[in-house]
Amino acid sequence: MFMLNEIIANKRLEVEDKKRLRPLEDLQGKLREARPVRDFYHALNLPGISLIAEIKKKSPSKGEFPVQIAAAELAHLYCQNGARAISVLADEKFFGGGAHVVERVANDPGVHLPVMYKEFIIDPYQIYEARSIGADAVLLIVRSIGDKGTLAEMIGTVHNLGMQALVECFTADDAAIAVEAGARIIGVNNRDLQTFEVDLKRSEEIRSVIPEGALTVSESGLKTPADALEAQQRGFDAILVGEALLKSEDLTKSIRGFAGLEIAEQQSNR
Ligand SMILES: O=C(O)c1ccccc1NCC(=O)[C@H](O)[C@H](O)COP(=O)(O)O
Repeated sequence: MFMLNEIIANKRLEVEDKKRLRPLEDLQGKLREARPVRDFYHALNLPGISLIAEIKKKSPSKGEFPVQIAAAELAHLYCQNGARAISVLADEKFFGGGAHVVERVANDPGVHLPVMYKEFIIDPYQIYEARSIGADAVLLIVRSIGDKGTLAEMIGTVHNLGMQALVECFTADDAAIAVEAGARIIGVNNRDLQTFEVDLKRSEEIRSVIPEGALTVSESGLKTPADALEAQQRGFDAILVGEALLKSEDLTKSIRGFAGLEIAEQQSNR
């Protein structure tokens, strides 16, 4: 997990800087002013496959994305074309995002969907930051957090603030830790973060150890609406898609395709 280790080492430095500039007590004082929480769990827990559409400028595996649209405008397109939630990268160095980008999208009057603060969370400070800027959900990566007790505490903090956590796993062992720590929404990352290889089938094995009752998300490397359909057939409730949307030549069609709207239209025209 070389890449993940590098990202986490950098994140530790960034969080220490943030704490110096703005102590936790300051953030906590701002929580009452944050916009009300939109329900991420209920947004995903609907019939059909739920699309969590991602906003990022670049990624370690794919470099810069060609999309020229500003984050808020992209979010509007996601809202208007069938996505059920939006994931916004808060990491600046590796993904070209930032807390200010999450804040802009989450507080935009044209955005009605729940917004996830997609960050490499290693410290509860980041969870308070997410809520103070208006986010509705956060990503917690089992590997980045380390032990089950700390993960359970972080999930507790997220829930106490009214938000939801998408808890990300790479292996069946990670998934067992997530379940025991009280995760309600569990994501399986299809991308190996050492080799960047994607294997959509791997997620099927991991899916099978997650009990009914938790919502499941297939993350990374989905290329076409057919992959979305396959994820649904494997028992996933939702998909997290970035690259395939951000590289698409017809963004509207692509969002609608992953959201399952194109199939629904074809069926109703028969
Ligand atoms: O995407 C990467 O290169 C990456 C590298 C190291 C850590 C995390 C990484 N991706 C984070 C993600 O979770 C993806 O942004 C997300 O699942 C969407 O994936 P995709 O549809 O393949 O852009």
